[in-house]
Amino acid sequence: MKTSIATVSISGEFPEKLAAIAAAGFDGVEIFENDFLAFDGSPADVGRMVRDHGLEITLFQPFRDFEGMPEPLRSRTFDRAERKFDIMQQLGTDLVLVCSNVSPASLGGIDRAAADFHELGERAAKRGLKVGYEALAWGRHINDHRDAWEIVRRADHANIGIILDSFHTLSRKIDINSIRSIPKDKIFIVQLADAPLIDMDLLYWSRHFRNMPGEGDLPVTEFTSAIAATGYDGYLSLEIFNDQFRGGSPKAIAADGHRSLIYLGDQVRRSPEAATLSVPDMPQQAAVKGVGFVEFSADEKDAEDLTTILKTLGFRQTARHRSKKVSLFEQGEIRLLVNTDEQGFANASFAVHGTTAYAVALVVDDAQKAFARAIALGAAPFEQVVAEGEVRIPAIRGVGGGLVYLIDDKGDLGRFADIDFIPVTNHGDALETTHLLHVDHIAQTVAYDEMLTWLLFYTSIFEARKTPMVDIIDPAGVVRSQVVENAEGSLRITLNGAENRRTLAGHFIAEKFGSGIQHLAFHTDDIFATAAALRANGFKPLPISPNYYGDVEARFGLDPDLTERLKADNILYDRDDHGEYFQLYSTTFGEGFFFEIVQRSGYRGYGAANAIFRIAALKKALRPEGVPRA
Ligand SMILES: O=C(O)c1ccc(O)c(O)c1
Ligand SMILES: [Mg+2]
Repeated sequence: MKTSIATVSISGEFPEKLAAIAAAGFDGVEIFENDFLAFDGSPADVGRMVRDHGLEITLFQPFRDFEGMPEPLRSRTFDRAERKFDIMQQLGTDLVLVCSNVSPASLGGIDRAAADFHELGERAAKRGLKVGYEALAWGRHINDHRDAWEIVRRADHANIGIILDSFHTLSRKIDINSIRSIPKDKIFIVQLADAPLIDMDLLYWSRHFRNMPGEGDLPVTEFTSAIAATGYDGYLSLEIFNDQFRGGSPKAIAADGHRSLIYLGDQVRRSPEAATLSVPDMPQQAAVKGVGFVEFSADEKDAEDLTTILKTLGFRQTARHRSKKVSLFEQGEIRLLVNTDEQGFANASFAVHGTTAYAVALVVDDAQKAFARAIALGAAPFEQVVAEGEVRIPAIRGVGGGLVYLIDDKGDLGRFADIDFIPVTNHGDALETTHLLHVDHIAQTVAYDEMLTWLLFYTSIFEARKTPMVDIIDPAGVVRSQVVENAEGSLRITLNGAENRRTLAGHFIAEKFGSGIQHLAFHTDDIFATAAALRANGFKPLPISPNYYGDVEARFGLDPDLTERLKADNILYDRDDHGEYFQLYSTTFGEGFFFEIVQRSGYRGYGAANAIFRIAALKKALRPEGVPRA
């Protein structure tokens, strides 16, 4: 499998695009005519630049409104084609993409189009060039790859083939089995794009909302498997028209694109019919069994405040690190580390972001395999020196430059806490347990335009799916929320995308100089017992507006006694077809970090309907005068 991407997919000036595409590891690039026209080098210069980056030009595109034209337009399109052939030869590429005609002047008829392509094939052959025909989903006469294939078949010319583009086929829900019978030599190249399912005009959807395979909702893996079933093992080329990507970071978008293709190739390789696809071998997606620990970086002063909160939450310090200033707090299966060491990555993170939960350890089946997969998918490895005799835990860089540690229950990794830590036996100042059992979810706040990056990061490395996006209404704007979770519920990461800095999420990013974990939710089996213990411990819950309770009682037809108990303990309530959900929040710590305690009995969501109430309350608690207006 060779990877390519169209220049139109990436933002920036032409040289910047090429540099980003090469750095991300692509083998080839489709030259979009407009990118080339806007650049003032000659076609030969462009060809040289591309090759200097170690890239191959996979094709030149698009050539529009060619087939089925009546005279005198027909002669003119052939003249136009000859001009494009000149450019292609100077660029140094042998393939041009002809997309199906959208002109009102064009005439229908499979045979007429086939005859035009036959003649174009003759002209291309004279120059050693090839022509690929692609059915646009909105083509005037041809808008289905099955018809495009029939035209190519009847054109019956070695230099004429078909170009399949996942968007055009999948957006119109065309049966992908029709691809399997196309001879692989007649598939000149395959273009790939995903897209979120949105009900809109096909052209508008295609030109503005395409995204990387795996980032949207289309069955791109099945499409690619059908291609692989033909024996095709040529270029898979991304062609992504996306408004957000056009304004994004060229490097980040190119890296996401490359990751999406490697991930796709790996999934396709695992389908039995697609054995021909040559894809680098890597371990399968890592099954996550739970959260091993969450680590905070802090200075001494913040660590003291944080420790106080942890104690009122019922955690007790069970150990301290052998060689670093790190304390381990535990309750149920939950492990929290507070790192105040003046050296190492935690300290560097503190210097930039202040006190944050900068690292998460995920417990997987096999940490070394999970690490190998992450690296194969382009994740950045993290390493720092560990003292003699201490455990080296594999880690990669995650959201906001933080860390994702990978641990399993094998060997030293499974015993790292016993090896690296010394037990603390004196719990004289420990408060009452609050019956917290495990981490329910980890909420990460990112800039809105980073959301797809992190969704792809998690879903490609780990066995997890993404839920549909929901809007969280903040009094100062909308925050988009999407969840990465596995079927067992042992991995739940909510990603909140902030569009402006006046929202609670946006404020957090602005004040912390970047994305990160904004809250941790712990699970209890008995929210009222937890609330009572928290009260006894002097924990400060987030005060919820009394108006909320009248509404929730009416909405769900709650027993007034239950409503009273909820109100007394500032507990929020939600319900779905599968069960009930209780939520209780802390006030904010620092610039907007907080804890949540949930009881979920079958319930599948995250309390999105309650978000507006708790965000309003959190903002009030954050600063008496509210979050400053930016
Ligand atoms: O939107 C378009 O016009 C367009 C052009 C060329 C393509 O390959 C394509 O998929 C779409
Ligand atoms: Mg296309």
